[in-house]
Amino acid sequence: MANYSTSSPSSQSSKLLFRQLFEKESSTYTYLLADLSHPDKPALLVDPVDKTVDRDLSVVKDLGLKLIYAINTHIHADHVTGTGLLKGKVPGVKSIISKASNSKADLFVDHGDKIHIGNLFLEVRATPGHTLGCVTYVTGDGPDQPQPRMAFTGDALLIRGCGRTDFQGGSSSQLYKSVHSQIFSLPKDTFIYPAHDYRGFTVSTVGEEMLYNPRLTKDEVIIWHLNLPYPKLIDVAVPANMVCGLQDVSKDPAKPLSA
Ligand SMILES: N[C@@H](CCC(=O)N[C@@H](CSS)C(=O)NCC(=O)O)C(=O)O
Ligand SMILES: [Fe+2]
Repeated sequence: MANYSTSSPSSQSSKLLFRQLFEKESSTYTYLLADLSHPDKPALLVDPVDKTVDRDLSVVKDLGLKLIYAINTHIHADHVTGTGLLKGKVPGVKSIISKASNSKADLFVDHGDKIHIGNLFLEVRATPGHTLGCVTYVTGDGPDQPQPRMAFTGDALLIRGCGRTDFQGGSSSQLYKSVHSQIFSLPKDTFIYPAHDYRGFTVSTVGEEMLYNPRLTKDEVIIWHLNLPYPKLIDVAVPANMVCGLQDVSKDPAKPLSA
């Protein structure tokens, strides 16, 4: 299991700073996490959007944080990731995505890997089904980690819904299995923070979704057809996101997390 960290953890407990940020054109949530117990206040952004990179960086600056990682839950089809822009604006920021996404980034993660910022860490859980390379990032388990835990589910699990499965290698039966084995197996008070919401929801819990999610509460695998139009930006977003956003990262090739 790879274990990646840029700053040495101390014996101190972590102190989480958490912000949920919203991009309204694609209804995308970006999440900012930092460890205030560490002198550097190291931070990461989950699923940044190109259009709101400057807004996100203004929060990072105002709060005196040091951005270390820009990480994606999957290759987004509806917006261009902000990771490439962030790398250009903040020297030293590393982009992270799953190895299974087959795309470019500085570091790749696999199921079971841990991403550390200071004394905090995120556990990587493979949750394919919306796309082949989808992962859920879950805050660490342990006495020095925030409780209840928090799961950043990307488009695998939305609040009272889930990601569509009609392109990018999607499979509703695989998504059903991923959600049940990797997300519904977490403690019931685990917070669910998705990559999108189209109805104004901001947060849910594992227990709530196990009871009320209409697509995922059946006893057996169901195949659903959402009949949604393709995302407007799909032809721009997917090729751009395969190379970490609009920036050309070919001169700085990706390395496995364990390298
Ligand atoms: N209308 C939007 C795209 C909406 C959409 O398809 N959302 C995806 C997540 S982004 S890949 C999805 O899985 N939706 C599930 C649902 O139930 O809405 C646009 O044109 O960008
Ligand atoms: Fe998606």
